[in-house]
Amino acid sequence: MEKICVAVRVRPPAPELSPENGSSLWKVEDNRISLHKSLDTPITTSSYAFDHVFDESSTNASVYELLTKDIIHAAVEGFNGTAFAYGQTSSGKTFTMTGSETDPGIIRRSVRDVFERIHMISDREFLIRVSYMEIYNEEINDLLAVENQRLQIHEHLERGVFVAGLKEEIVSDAEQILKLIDSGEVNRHFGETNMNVHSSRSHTIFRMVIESRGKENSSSDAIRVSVLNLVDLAGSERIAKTGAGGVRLTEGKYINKSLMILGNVINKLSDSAKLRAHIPYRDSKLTRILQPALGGNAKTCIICTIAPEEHHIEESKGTLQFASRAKRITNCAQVNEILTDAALLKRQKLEIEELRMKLQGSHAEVLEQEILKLSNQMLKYELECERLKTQLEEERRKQKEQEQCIKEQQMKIENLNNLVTNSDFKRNQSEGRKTPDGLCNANDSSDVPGTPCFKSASHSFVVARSNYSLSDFSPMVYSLGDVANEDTWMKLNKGFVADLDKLQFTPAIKRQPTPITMETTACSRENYKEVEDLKSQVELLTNEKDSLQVNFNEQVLLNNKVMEEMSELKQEVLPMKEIPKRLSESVTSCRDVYNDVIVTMKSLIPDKESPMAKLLSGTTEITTSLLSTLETQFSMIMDAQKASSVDHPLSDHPLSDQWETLRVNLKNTTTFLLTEAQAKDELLNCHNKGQETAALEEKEKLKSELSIIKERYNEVEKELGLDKQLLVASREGHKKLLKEVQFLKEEREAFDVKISQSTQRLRVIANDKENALKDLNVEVKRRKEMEEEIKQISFAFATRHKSFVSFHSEIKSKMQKLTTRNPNSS
Ligand SMILES: Nc1ncnc2c1ncn2[C@@H]1O[C@H](COP(=O)(O)OP(=O)(O)OP(=O)(O)O)[C@@H](O)[C@H]1O
Repeated sequence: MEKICVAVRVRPPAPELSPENGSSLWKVEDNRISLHKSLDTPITTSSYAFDHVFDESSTNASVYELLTKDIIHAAVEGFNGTAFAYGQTSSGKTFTMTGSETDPGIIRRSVRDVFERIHMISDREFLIRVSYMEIYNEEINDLLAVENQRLQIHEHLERGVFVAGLKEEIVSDAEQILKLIDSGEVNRHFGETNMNVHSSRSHTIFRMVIESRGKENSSSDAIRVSVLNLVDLAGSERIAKTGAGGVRLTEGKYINKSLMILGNVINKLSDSAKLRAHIPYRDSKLTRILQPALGGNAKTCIICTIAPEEHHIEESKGTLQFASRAKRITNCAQVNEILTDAALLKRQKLEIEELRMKLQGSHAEVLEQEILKLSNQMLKYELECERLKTQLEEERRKQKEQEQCIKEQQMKIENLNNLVTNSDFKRNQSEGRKTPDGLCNANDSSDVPGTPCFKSASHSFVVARSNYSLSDFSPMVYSLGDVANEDTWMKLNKGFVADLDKLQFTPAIKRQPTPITMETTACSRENYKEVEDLKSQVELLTNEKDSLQVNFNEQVLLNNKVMEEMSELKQEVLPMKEIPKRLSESVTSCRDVYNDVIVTMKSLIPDKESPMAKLLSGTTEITTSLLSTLETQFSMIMDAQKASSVDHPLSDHPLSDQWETLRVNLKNTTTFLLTEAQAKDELLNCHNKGQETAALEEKEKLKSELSIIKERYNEVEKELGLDKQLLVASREGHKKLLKEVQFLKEEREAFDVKISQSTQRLRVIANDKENALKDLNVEVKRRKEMEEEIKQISFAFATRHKSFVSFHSEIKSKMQKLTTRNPNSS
């Protein structure tokens, strides 16, 4: 998708107009044109920007170079192209498109350029066809063949919109075309109006159809066909201005109407795609022919011409608005190719080759990795498959075993049936060898061969049956194992052997298959127990996990609390850190005061060699050094605080001692000075009575100075005392804080350890739980299988029991019969 290229060209002022009126109000700066008032101030609402703006001094050569050249070159490459000039009458459209002898217009320059371009392309051969038509009063006339008038527009699936019957001349060079154009120009409708002595009264379309195909291996290459339209529109005009009447008026109406439709098409196309409804291409012949150039498959440029004169301002503004809208239109140009089958095949082959190259190139590594990943996955699936196969085999084997077991059971049942069937025969045969209870004697070696009887059963199975009474009790299903294969029974019941003696006391479940419960088999009981164990284990683990989770949450909360407390403490510590600074400031001010005091004191002692003066200077030295030490200490503390967030241990500094020494020194000095002053006073009183007045004055002065010093000293002392207290308090607070911080740190570390332990335990528990669940699942599955097996066996036993019971009742009835028949035998 590409936007239509739009340019504006300002015609030079007409020479016949007065210079005043002819001076241009349109100012061109780069690609912007704006309307200026006479005083050279731009009118902001009338400023427009386009792809190119050509001022009055521009030439057709520059217009062609900047605006049209690319489109012409693209047309040679196979793209459709259109260039047209739009503007009011006399604004310079024809001048731009056709040009003059000295400055040929776009059409002539295009023709020459096309051939120059063709000559540069050596691997293709070209066929150029040209046609020249005009739309005059909404009728299409052939300018190359006068007889071709009122031509019709048709639409074809492959050719698109075309003018039927339009003469197309095949040309071989530029000169030939230029001659044809000249001959066409003669047939064109021009007319004289008030505005233009040589006014175009029709829209003209010069068309070049450029066909090309590759020279080598031409059979397999596509044919390119492009259409190049170079259009010189008739200019819009105001009837009042042109002074048209009659034919000119009619022409003007048609011109205006078709230009209005062109404007509508441009308006619609410039709307956003969403708002775009129907584009009225069919409303005029001009828009129909230009359809591919407006929002279709073509590269298009429009040159809008304006007249610079003041009385054309309105028309010029209209033209610029048209140009602005046209700027928003997008086309979708593509190379037009006609592909033969061979060309298609060749192209596809090339595409495949290209894809293969791409595959081998940049994507190779990625693909290799992908393949590796896939083969790994495949391997994994294969292994999984193998595992499943083995599992399946195992299952099958188990199933076979069970089937075998069932078969054996069935055989036993069959044997039992046979036993029942043969019992009569056996009884008849061995009537003389009956046991007292009427049953066959298992130890009798003269037993009829082939009769299963109980002979085959082992002693452990067939136990004392003398008290067995079938009429009252029915044996439990699992107790019927006495007649089954011993091994199978052992296997199925995990070693459980029934004692038939106890069968008598089993509650009767007459002729009903025993329902399967967990208690029916020892095996099931074991499984059940196991499952229950696992369940309780899981429950326990879950409880433990929950309690740990609660613990963990509590610890996290506690930890957060501790962190908060720590940050609060840190906040509290902040103002304490200010104390050394404040103390340092106090020391500085003390030193200042002290210096003042000393200066005053020194002034009171005239004799510099007196012991008092010496004492004073000694004390001063000591005090000054103490004060400087204090200052140094404080600044050190402050530096340490800055360097580290950990509080500097104030307690390590012997500050308080120094404070004390300083205080004592100051006090001594002051007391000494006061005593001296008093002594001096007394001396003055005794020896200088003559100079009483002057001395009194001096004395008063000194006294007041002394009292000031005293006051200041007291203040300093107070301040020092306060500072000392503050220092002690801060030291204690600091110690406390340090302890608390340490404690919190330890607590936090302990919490951290606990948390990590809990997390680990949680992890272990989660694993245990997962494993337990897995075991549980396996167990549940196993249990289900067992239940299924038991069901089958129970069913078999129930059937056998049924037949066994009927067998017994049969025997019993037969025995009764026998007893009745032969009462003496019992
Ligand atoms: N850029 C230019 N340089 C010199 N002269 C120009 C220029 N543009 C136009 N003219 C002159 O202005 C006059 C009107 O120009 P032209 O005929 O090209 O206008 P038009 O827009 O085609 O008018 P119409 O629509 O009436 O055909 C002509 O005499 C032409 O030579």
